[in-house]
Amino acid sequence: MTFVIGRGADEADGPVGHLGHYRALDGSAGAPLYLDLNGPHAALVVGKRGYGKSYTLGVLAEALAQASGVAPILIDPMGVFDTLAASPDDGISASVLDNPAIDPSTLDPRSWCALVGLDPESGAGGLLWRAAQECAALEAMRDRIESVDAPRSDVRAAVNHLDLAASWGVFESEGIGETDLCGPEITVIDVSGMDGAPMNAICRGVAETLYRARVTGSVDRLPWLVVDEAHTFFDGVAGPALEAILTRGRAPGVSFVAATQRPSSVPAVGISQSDIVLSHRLTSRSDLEALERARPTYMNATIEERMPDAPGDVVVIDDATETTHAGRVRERETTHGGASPRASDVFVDR
Ligand SMILES: Nc1ncnc2c1ncn2[C@@H]1O[C@H](COP(=O)(O)OP(=O)(O)OP(=O)(O)O)[C@@H](O)[C@H]1O
Repeated sequence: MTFVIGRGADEADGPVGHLGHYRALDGSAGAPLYLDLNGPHAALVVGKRGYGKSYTLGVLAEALAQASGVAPILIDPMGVFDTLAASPDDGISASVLDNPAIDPSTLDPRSWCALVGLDPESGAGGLLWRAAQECAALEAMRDRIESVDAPRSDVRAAVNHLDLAASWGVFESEGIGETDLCGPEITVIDVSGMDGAPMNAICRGVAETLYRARVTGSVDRLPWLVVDEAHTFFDGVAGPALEAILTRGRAPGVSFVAATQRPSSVPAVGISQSDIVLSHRLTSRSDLEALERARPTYMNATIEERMPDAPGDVVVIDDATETTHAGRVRERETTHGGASPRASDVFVDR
């Protein structure tokens, strides 16, 4: 029997992803390291810059694209995952959404208020709440707010906030829907170049769409939402939607993978609810402490003592089997798009 990370001994067989191999004490390669892709999981991938987080997310995305029954969606704030779409011949298929937009009706009234920073209890917030409840398009929401018999200052404030959201250019009635997201190929949502607020609006819309699609049973595949630079989203308006998937995603079958170089910026629930942690090298005291606080009792050494040294090496903490492992992530099948540029690659006279 092959040992699979994230799969308890009494759980059924099903799709797995090839992540790499175990690493022996002398650094030599051991048995292959597989990850369970059959059941829903919450995974956290951490590590300081340059030690392989994005590379590992790419490996995971490749594995998901090759597994049956899952729908991989990757939110890409650095624009480094479009290379996943460059290898159509090896069974890895990906589509890249370069100018993503979401349907305004994807966001519930509470999300609309949070998005533009209006308290739902305030006059302006209440107007926006009702408009979001009753209308599906931005123009209709605007008209609705303006037609209400309310203090002009509240109407003006609500319209101004809505206009601000419209100026981000990320709301369209034909925006990303569940059928765009829940195919077998990797959907890379490239939000690089966007400001924090629109980037967060997209992430919140995608997270809510996936969660709702599974709760209502309108999609069969099990979505895996993979978010790079996750601290950017946990800190923003996408945070509550991501935390909802972390705490309530298991029952409807929505998996979540968060990658960050700053585990200290991930809310405690982001660490405690993750049943799989892949840690590349970390050296900052606050980041080590954040992981250490959630260290499970079955881990008999500190995380710092287990910390790997080389890019691509990881320590794996697996709650399903209550085990920890030293591993090395395999090489990518598609090109890695996140390598740092080097001055020596520039062909100039001097
Ligand atoms: N599993 C691996 N196998 C081979 N090389 C790897 C592996 N993981 C990382 N590397 C090498 O390390 C480099 C840095 O990895 P990566 O770009 O993923 O870093 P990162 O931790 O995401 O950094 P950043 O925070 O800057 O995005 C890669 O360009 C690659 O050359």
